[in-house]
Amino acid sequence: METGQVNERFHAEKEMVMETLFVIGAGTMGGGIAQVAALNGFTVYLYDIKQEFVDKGLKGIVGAWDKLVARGKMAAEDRDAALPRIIGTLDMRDAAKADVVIEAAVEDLDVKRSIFSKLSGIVSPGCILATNTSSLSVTAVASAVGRPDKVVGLHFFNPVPRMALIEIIRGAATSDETYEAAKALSERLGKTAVTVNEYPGFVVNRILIPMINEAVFMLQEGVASAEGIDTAMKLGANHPMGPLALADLIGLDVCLAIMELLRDEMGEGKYRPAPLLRKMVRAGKLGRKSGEGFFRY
Ligand SMILES: CC(=O)CC(=O)SCCNC(=O)CCNC(=O)[C@H](O)C(C)(C)COP(=O)(O)OP(=O)(O)OC[C@H]1O[C@@H](n2cnc3c(N)ncnc32)[C@H](O)[C@@H]1OP(=O)(O)O
Ligand SMILES: NC(=O)C1=CN([C@@H]2O[C@H](COP(=O)(O)OP(=O)(O)OC[C@H]3O[C@@H](n4cnc5c(N)ncnc54)[C@H](O)[C@@H]3O)[C@@H](O)[C@H]2O)C=CC1
Repeated sequence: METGQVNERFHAEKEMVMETLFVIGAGTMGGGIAQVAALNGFTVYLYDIKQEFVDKGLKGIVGAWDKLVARGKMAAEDRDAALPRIIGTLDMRDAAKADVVIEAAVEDLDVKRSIFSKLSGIVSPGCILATNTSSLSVTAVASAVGRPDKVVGLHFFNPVPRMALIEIIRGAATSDETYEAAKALSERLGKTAVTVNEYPGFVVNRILIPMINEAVFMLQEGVASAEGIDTAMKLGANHPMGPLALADLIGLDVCLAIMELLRDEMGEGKYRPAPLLRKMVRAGKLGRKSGEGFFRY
């Protein structure tokens, strides 16, 4: 065998095999990530803590695909081929079968660290551990596992099937191999990856969420109505959605968590969450996922 062939084979063998994903959290983002992964040929375990949450996530995927097929935006055979690749589960031990775990549970560092600590004792030695956190320190999440070199931030955008970006965030211990695997996975999922150094809010959320927070302050101050603020930004800045409708799509609880992280980690009052945002979250008005936020759904 020629040297070149040997190198090629070695390189091919070095390329990490990625066929099975384990997605933690069957909510807004976990459901979207599972959709994109299954459509790109991956087997996807979709895990949550209650059967009703798993069922809701699976139902959301079928509903989104049925709508797209009805609109002629997806071939029925693509839907029918992808659906069996998504397996709902309540058993975290299924993560032992995964090449990559993508965590998309609640934006709470303690919850994420506890999940990663449990995963540590389950996953195979080569498994990549990715967190879809909006803003939390990947280094802090990674410090919960024995192999922090395998942990990376893989930050998708909402709605996942429609947004091209993935922010790849390296924690202090993320290895080059893990980073390269994250990049290869992003490409396999048809996304464009931007590499971000770990800093509060990364890139998009450091800019976008304070803008949304400012819109909430304006609503609170009576500058304009919710419809007025959103119409102004759609027509005046050509945004595809107004900031308050976008907050409803993201989840007001997620927006608040990001603002609190920015305030605490940047240490500047300019990131303080609007009191109205906190009041809405306390009232359970979380946006689309609760049926009501700044608008009703
Ligand atoms: C918080 C974080 O950590 C990071 C983040 O994600 S920040 C948020 C980033 N995302 C954005 O900024 C999204 C901005 N909005 C858009 O790009 C567009 O409005 C959109 C892609 C969501 C929809 O595009 P569109 O072609 O104009 O609309 P259309 O395809 O007709 O869909 C319209 C509806 O479906 C929703 N939608 C579209 N595709 C969807 C999908 N695949 N899954 C779920 N909802 C979807 C839209 O929100 C909208 O809802 P309503 O019909 O109830 O109004
Ligand atoms: N909503 C958005 O626009 C975006 C959110 N994110 C991030 O993705 C993560 C998930 O956000 P969403 O999907 O919006 O939240 P969500 O509230 O829609 O879903 C979170 C899911 O996590 C589950 N969960 C809670 N505790 C858990 C645990 N211990 N183990 C496993 N699952 C658990 C919940 O049951 C729920 O189904 C958060 O870290 C968020 O910051 C990232 C990009 C965009």
